[in-house]
Amino acid sequence: MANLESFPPLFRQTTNPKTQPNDPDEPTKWNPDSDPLLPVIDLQCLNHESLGAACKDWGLFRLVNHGVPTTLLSQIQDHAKKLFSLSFESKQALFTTPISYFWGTPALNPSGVPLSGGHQNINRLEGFNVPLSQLSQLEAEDPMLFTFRPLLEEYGGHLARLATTLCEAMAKTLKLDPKQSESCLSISTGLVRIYRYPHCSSNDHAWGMDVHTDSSVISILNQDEVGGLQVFKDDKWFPVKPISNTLVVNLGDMMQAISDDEYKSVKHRVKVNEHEERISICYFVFPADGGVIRSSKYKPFTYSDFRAQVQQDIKTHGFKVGLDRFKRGETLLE
Ligand SMILES: O=C(O)CCC(=O)C(=O)O
Ligand SMILES: [Fe+2]
Repeated sequence: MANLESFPPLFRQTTNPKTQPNDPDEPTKWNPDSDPLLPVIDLQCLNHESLGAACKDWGLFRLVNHGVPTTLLSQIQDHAKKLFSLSFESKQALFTTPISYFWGTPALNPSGVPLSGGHQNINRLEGFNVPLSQLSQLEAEDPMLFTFRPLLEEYGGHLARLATTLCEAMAKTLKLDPKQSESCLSISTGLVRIYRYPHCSSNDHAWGMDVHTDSSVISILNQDEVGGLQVFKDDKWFPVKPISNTLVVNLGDMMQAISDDEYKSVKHRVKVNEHEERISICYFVFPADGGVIRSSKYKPFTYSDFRAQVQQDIKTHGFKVGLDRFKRGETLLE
């Protein structure tokens, strides 16, 4: 059981969260026992047809035979657990650029500072934001950080390989012209978020992460055995139960736009566990800042236009509007 000192003060009460409003749809639309057969993609014998179907129908799939060593997956999980178990104050002090520590919201500005819109719900999570291309700048005097860095570098290398292979295959499946597919992924934008979701015994309405879609091209998740991730399909929520040594890939908004809505940026959320904390490690990758995304459904835009709009919406409305802001022929209220 985690020491409560390591939790951000607001999470130290593990019995009565009251951090989020009730979701009226929740009881009818959620069946915790239903275990859907999520698509499984085997990277060693990549079947483009199955990949295309998974991206269209779900926007999410399990990835097996990915070639990331099992020991690396568990080492990084173990290391993250140790870092999170430090006191809240030490975590705030320990992480300096380029790594940042955050809690209560996953919405950060490009420098890794939490965006506070004032109206957001508090999400029951804390995390470290690691922009991979800046890891060499990390002055890791602390021994725990010193040993974490090479693990993150090795992990980042593997995830960059996975993202490149998958996006190339998706571009082929979508028959994108080579120019468009080139600008759709910039590996140097890769970042890792490491999350801990503190447990909460009355967890009915305690969300580790609210419903959202990712802004990325793709996101690749390494979750521990606790579970809690849910995915939305056909108007229902389904659990994405953990399977060891298997990664979960989900498509983000940029892939939906690049594919002209053929592929889905899938809605998902994280429920906190009643008894145990949960650790997950997510890799996100984006298009190059200045690369223009052209499609028939959206006005031409760059990822930096998109990011700026998301940040603006979070500040003014407390939530992300997302791709709807860029649809052709639509004028949304400011
Ligand atoms: O922790 C997870 O399982 C999911 C995290 C997530 O959805 C995100 O960071 O966007
Ligand atoms: Fe997400």
